[in-house]
Amino acid sequence: MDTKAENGVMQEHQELGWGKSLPVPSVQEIVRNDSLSVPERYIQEHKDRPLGSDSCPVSSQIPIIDLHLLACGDEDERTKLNFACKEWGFFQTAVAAFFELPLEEKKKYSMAENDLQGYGQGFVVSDRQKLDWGDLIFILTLPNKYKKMKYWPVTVTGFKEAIEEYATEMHKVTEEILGNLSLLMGMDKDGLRLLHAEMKQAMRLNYYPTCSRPDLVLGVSPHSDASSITVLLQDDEITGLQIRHKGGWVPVKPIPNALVVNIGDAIEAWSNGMYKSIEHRAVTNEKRARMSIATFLIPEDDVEIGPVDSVVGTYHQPVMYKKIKYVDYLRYTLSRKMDGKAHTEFLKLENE
Ligand SMILES: O=C(O)CCC(=O)C(=O)O
Ligand SMILES: [Fe+2]
Repeated sequence: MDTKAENGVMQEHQELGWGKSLPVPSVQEIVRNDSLSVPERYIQEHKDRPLGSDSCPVSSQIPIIDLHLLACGDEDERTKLNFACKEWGFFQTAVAAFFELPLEEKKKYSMAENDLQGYGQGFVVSDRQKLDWGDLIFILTLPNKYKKMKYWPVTVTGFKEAIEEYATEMHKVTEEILGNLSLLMGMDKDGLRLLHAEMKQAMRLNYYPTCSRPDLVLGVSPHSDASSITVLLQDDEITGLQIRHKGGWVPVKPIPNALVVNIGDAIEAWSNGMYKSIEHRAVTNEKRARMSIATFLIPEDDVEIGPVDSVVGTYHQPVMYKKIKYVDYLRYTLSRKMDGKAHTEFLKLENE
């Protein structure tokens, strides 16, 4: 536990108690020392390699939603949002110096044992699992009392200010989307916001170095996000993200100044599966390193996630998901290696 002065208030910081990830080498350093070889632990099993027959180039069909129209209450745009969330679970809308620091400097922000915040890698739970070709820094960004400034690279000029400003803007974006999804789920506009109780916001800043064999490795293994919704800001010029759609992998070609928004597991549970969290992964390339910033909206630990009455009642569906405490789900998810959507089975009622 450490004590920090944040906004003039002394606060006690407790470990989140969500879990931990084992320390593994920085991928950036591996590439810097030897840019041609790919260590065995990063080489994916044949079936998991990225250049399989299940890749399909149809990202131009991914719906684009205009947030401004949503905010103006435009019904047609909300209908588009409904389609986007049901058919794709993803849509795109209109927004790096830390990783350039020497390794020794970056290591000052390394994840502590038993913590998931900081510089390192996520979801490393065993010494034998395959590793992702990427480094990251994970931090809680809202509300202020959860920020652990020891993990924020304050030596990078402007980092704190930029992240804080971005966090505030992302908060507005996610609230607007939640409001519209609440209406679509038959609730009042603040329905989903209230279901979150105290909302947390976290960011995962991903850095994927170049790889001499992008056909063998994955930047991020297939997973769905345990958040309620995620907003991804990605490099305008490099396609790395791929989403699962109808059994194939669809690359999400960046649209300049657009954000990618995806439904997370909590909304899948609240909507009784009407909106599914979508499996996604990131691939690497030989030519240029890629960065992305994923902003996760996270419900309070103690809230229950499970189908809301308005969805079950309106659409007369059988209840498919159980009611469980969000933190139990999060701990379960974070204690496993990412494996597509396998972790979401934990949300479902057994006899489907
Ligand atoms: O970098 C990407 O495109 C995906 C990142 C991601 O899925 C995540 O951080 O959860
Ligand atoms: Fe993700």
